[in-house]
Amino acid sequence: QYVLALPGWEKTKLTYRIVNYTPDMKQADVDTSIQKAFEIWSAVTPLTFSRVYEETADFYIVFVTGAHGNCPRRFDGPLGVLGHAFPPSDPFRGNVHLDDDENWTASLVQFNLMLVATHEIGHALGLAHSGDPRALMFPNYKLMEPIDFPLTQDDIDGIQLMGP
Ligand SMILES: O=C1CC=C(NS(=O)(=O)c2ccc(-c3ccccc3)cc2)CC1=O
Ligand SMILES: [Ca+2]
Ligand SMILES: [Zn+2]
Repeated sequence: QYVLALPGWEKTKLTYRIVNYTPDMKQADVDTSIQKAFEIWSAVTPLTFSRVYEETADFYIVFVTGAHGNCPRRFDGPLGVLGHAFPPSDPFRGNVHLDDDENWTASLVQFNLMLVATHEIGHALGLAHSGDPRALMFPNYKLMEPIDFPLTQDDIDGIQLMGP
């Protein structure tokens, strides 16, 4: 299993793979949403994320429903939980699963894929939920303003605290 030694960031060049696509969106919109979600975190850390195809990657973006593969967690149909991700300490580290029973969009119509993906990637980088209702890592989905830069100082402090 790929060692993702993230805390302290001995490894800063990270890779991600989009394993499959949701039928809700154009594939190009999924690619852009995921790319933007990683860019948001690389803007506030020394981390860089590059996309790989058909190879081992640090992060896997997967659209699944209900019980899926050998994942220890399952999804719950439309609404409820929108996604889940595993922290670097977890054997499933790097997995970012999105519930394909949701309606995914690249717009302000819920649920905006980029926003949810940024939140889940925050978890995959090791961030826990925030108590700050304005924070991206807050446990309840809401449309953030500005949508292209949804991080708050709380989120930035959280991820930078994990740095060297
Ligand atoms: O580990 C968990 C368990 C439950 C979760 N609930 S969720 O999937 O409905 C979810 C909630 C809020 C967000 C979110 C919060 C702020 C901005 C964007 C998305 C994303 C997913 C999210 C999550 O990451
Ligand atoms: Ca759901
Ligand atoms: Zn899963």
